[in-house]
Amino acid sequence: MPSRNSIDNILNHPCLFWRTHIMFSGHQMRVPNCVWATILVSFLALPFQGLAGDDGIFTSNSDLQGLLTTEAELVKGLQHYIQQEEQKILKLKQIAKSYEEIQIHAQDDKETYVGNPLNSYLLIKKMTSDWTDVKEMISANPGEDFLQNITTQKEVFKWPSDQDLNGAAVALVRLQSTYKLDTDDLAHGQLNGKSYGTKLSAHDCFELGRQSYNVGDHYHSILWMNQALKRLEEEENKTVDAGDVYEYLAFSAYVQGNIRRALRLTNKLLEVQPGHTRAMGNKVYYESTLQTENDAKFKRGEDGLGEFDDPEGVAIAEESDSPGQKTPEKTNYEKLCRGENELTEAYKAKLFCQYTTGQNPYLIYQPYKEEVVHLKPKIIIYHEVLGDNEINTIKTLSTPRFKRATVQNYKTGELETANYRISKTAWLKREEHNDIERIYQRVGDITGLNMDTSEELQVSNYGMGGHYEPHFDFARREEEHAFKSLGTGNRIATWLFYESDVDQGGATVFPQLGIGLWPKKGSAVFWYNLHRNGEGDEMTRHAACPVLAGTKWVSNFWLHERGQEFIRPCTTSPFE
Ligand SMILES: O=C(O)CCC(=O)C(=O)O
Ligand SMILES: [Fe+2]
Repeated sequence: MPSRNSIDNILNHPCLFWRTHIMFSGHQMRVPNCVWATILVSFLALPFQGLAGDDGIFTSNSDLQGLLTTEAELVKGLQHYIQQEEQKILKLKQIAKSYEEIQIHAQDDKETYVGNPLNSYLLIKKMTSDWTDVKEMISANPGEDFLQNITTQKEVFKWPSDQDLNGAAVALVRLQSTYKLDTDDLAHGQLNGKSYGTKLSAHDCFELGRQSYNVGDHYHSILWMNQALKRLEEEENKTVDAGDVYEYLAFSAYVQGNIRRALRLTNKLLEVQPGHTRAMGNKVYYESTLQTENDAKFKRGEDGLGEFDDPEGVAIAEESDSPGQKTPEKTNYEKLCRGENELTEAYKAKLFCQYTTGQNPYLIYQPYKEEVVHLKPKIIIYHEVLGDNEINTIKTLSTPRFKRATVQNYKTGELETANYRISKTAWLKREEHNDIERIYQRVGDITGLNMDTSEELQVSNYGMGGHYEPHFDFARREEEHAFKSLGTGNRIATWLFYESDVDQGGATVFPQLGIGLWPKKGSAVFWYNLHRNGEGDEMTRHAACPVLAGTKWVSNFWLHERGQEFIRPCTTSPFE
């Protein structure tokens, strides 16, 4: 799957020409993309307003950054603990030496040695008062203090749980499955041919296999356990016991119904760990099961070796051992996530790019770049509609630091906790307030829609594997009370800002339409969720693909029906 950046996006775009729209002459003219900038600069003598400028688990990139802070504390603590232990050992060595010296001096003539009253005194002192000190030193346990400290820190700093580890492993395996990543490549730090430097040890692979096994995903469990064996061959300092790997592989083979293979893998386990009690028990069980099977076959006059013959004895991953069948929608979603676009060349030829002055004549001086990526329903990308400063403001207002701060709502005077929804009415710094105001204004100018009934700006930060399964943004008939409390009707339209480029993955895809859109920092996607008759448009079903590498920031404006009656008048036709 290709990673997209702005240049790629332009070069690969099906529309080679940007269409200028009623800007100068009242008719549309087609100009090549590169010429377009020149026209603006030289004729308008105004620079184009390109603007100045992620389940209780660690799925958001900022959560994961919090973990790095915890790890830094852990490193400091560990170093302090090691220093204390080293000092202790040093002191004990000195003491042992002083005891040894007595032995050396007394060696030649014990009688003379103890005849010296000072020596006798020191000998007794060494074994009483001094020994008490030594005993204390030995039983002092800086390790316990260190661990106690860590326990206290867990309350202050973020600390992942076993559940988080499972979540992270499942997320990694989901990425592998969605993007069809090769296990060998992944273990060598390669994501879609791009090297990220981080390599997995045999134990890292084993843990992925173990976590997959625990969620019943034998396909990935076998892939990763086999990978662990491969890594083990290359490792000088073995990070995992081969026997442990064989044990999991044998279990998976048993679950696959292949007892012969389970037996062979158990034998391999017994080769490296001959006294393994559980393996010895399983071996007896597998052998007797096979014997019974063979006896039955013999009685029926069949050959002893049947479909489960497994001369190689290696564990083979079979995709059918992945839990849960993929729905056609899921299969299509994953395909689009990988960039396997479904649009025909004929359809692509109908798509176009144009400048738009939106619904505000003022925008004649600063038209926006509009790219139509689907015709019905119309899905539009607006390029360069958010500046870096504005993006920084949005991110600042939605980070955990800000979330914890209490802010005052100037309308109600109440103190409230700011969360990932940025309220226009919250107490913000003047510049922040201006930025947010301007953003609302701009979306209103471009779409012509009344922003007063928009929900607050919803900010999402997707981390590793962060995704959003296929969904509609509008409330369906059966959930008609969904937006009742807002009193503003259903979500008529969605405006989705991209506030970061994503290194790999993280596309917004529309499985019904067969299109995938790659986040580009500063651009936005817009579409109507409802037909003009108020019915939800089922074709707008969409999803956010898992982030494969990097981080993804997006913000939504969900615009509601009330207040748009004259802007987007209703019709009774179900087709508009
Ligand atoms: O992140 C995306 O690409 C889509 C997000 C989305 O669909 C939503 O927040 O409703
Ligand atoms: Fe959505």
